[in-house]
Amino acid sequence: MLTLATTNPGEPEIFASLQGEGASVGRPVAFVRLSRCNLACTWCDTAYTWRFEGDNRSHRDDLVFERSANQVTLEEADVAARIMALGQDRLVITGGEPLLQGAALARMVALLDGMSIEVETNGSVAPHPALDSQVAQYNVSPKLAHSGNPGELALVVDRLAAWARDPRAVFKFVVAAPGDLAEVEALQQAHAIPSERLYLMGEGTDSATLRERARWLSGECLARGWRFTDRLHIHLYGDTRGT
Ligand SMILES: Nc1nc2[nH]cc(C(=O)O)c2c(=O)[nH]1
Ligand code: SF4
Ligand SMILES: [Mg+2]
Repeated sequence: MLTLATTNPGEPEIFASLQGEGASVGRPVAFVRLSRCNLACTWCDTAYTWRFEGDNRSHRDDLVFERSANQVTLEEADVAARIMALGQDRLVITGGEPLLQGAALARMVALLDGMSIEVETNGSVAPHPALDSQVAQYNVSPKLAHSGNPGELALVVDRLAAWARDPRAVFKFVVAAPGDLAEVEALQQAHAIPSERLYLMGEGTDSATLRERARWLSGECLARGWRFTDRLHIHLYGDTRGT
């Protein structure tokens, strides 16, 4: 069984869209969004995957989501059939933190015919081996201090080193202010992250914020040999579920 996020109560968040972030931006893909996260970023744009009644970890919107309306649990075969019905040749698995459900994901992915697999992860959880062998690309987004998570939860040293050694892992650091960059530099140095696999992305859930941050982030990327990624889906659709 897999616990997914919903677009509307009872409707799993499985949809086709263009990949909006990172190394595959612009590619038509299917998405599946899993519920639950082991972290709690104060600016999380998918708090409906984790901030349920009784979870008091802070979030800037202070919204509390009703669990029954925002989670749906389905059989692996049902999830796979809904994904294949979208007719895409690549699947992006996101969340929440999808690697928390690695064993069930491995069973689901094994049912997909001829699709390549991309996983969005916060980088703090090891992939289940049965899933790992089926993944083409990891988009690893380690959470910096401005996310509000305790460093020992968000930045797991051995895990980051393992991602850095894995050529399938592309790092995507969410940045809000120039002061966040010293932390990215320290992580790159500590784990020998190759610059061609290091992207900066502005934190923001509206076009105006992303544009403002893109202006200075682009210069910082140029100066350091790092890459930049926008959030295409925010410009196209705004901050909405199922896009
Ligand atoms: N179009 C689109 N691209 C995305 N790339 C990463 C996403 C995510 O929420 O993890 C995402 C998303 O939600 N939509
Ligand atoms: S790791 Fe991702 S899903 Fe989890 S709280 Fe942070 S931004 Fe949200
Ligand atoms: Mg998102």
